[in-house]
Amino acid sequence: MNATMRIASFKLRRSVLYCPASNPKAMEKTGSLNCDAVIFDLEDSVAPAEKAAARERLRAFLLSDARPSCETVVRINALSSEWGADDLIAARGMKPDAILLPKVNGPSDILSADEALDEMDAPPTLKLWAMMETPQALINAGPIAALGSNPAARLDCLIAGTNDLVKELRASSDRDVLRPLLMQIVVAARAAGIAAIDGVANDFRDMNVVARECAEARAMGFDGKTLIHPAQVYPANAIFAPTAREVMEAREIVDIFSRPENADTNVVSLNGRMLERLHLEQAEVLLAQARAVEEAEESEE
Ligand SMILES: CC(C)(COP(=O)(O)OP(=O)(O)OC[C@H]1O[C@@H](n2cnc3c(N)ncnc32)[C@H](O)[C@@H]1OP(=O)(O)O)[C@@H](O)C(=O)NCCC(=O)NCCSC(=O)C[C@H](O)C(=O)O
Ligand SMILES: [Mg+2]
Repeated sequence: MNATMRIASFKLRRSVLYCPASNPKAMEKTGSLNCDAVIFDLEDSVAPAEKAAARERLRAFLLSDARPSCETVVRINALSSEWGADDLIAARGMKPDAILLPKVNGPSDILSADEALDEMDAPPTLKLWAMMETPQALINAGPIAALGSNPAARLDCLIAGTNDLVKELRASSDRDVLRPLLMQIVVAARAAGIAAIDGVANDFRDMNVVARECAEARAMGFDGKTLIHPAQVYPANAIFAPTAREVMEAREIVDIFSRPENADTNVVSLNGRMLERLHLEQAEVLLAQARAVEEAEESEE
């Protein structure tokens, strides 16, 4: 996907907050938060005995005026579980922007959900997101992400599930250990032109942890971070937004390439730095992000 297409389909996903569908108070709270997306969870944050009630509560909530205005995602239970098929039918009726599939192992998990949604006459605008949280998903990251490479496809976003990955791999949750796996998710998502969101910071009272992980995730190429607590929204929004300096530099790059004398030039020099047209594309993407942040901030006022 080229830069122009990326700009056209660009969506802000700096802060993607999980909210358990078993917690009515937290669900109500999502309407007042400035996160870019909320994932209402029917999976791991909901105990088995509460699954059916949580599904009904979520349906009523998302069809009410209390529904948040940001991008809204429903995480269902795995289709192979006893709740998955009912969750998918119910989620389609909740009119979310996307349905998040947990414990994806390979392309067939996405294709099954896609076919089931087609059979339910779900609109093509109803997207699928995939949790990347099993060793098989990491092995199959390229083929999974490739299902989203056509912009009309349902698959739109990969989410790192670092808690499950650590469990499955019997690894340490140290970011040094996770980094190569996280990069694998970014590489797969970027190869297909879809979004990639980092996993959660479990230490939700320590803002230094979430800020450090957001900075690292942004440097790796992630679009944003999944969050578990409202207090994590502000640092994620701030850190995944382009800085004033980055915006200024991007404007300088756009400006230098727009000069008549550079119309047929592929390489220019600016402040002692070589710039190619690929830097112009990067600058245009960054300016699109900055505009999206500005618009989001205006709508918060
Ligand atoms: C972690 C929590 C259990 C902490 O809850 P609590 O002790 O109640 O927090 P606070 O008292 O500080 O809450 C302050 C107010 O904020 C609301 N709140 C809290 N969390 C959320 C939320 N996630 N969304 C919306 N609102 C929230 C409280 O209701 C308070 O409201 P008020 O009193 O009106 O001011 C809790 O934060 C929580 O449950 N977090 C989400 C947990 C979750 O969803 N886990 C599953 C997703 S993570 C995952 O599965 C990762 C992945 O799959 C992997 O494998 O890695
Ligand atoms: Mg998980």
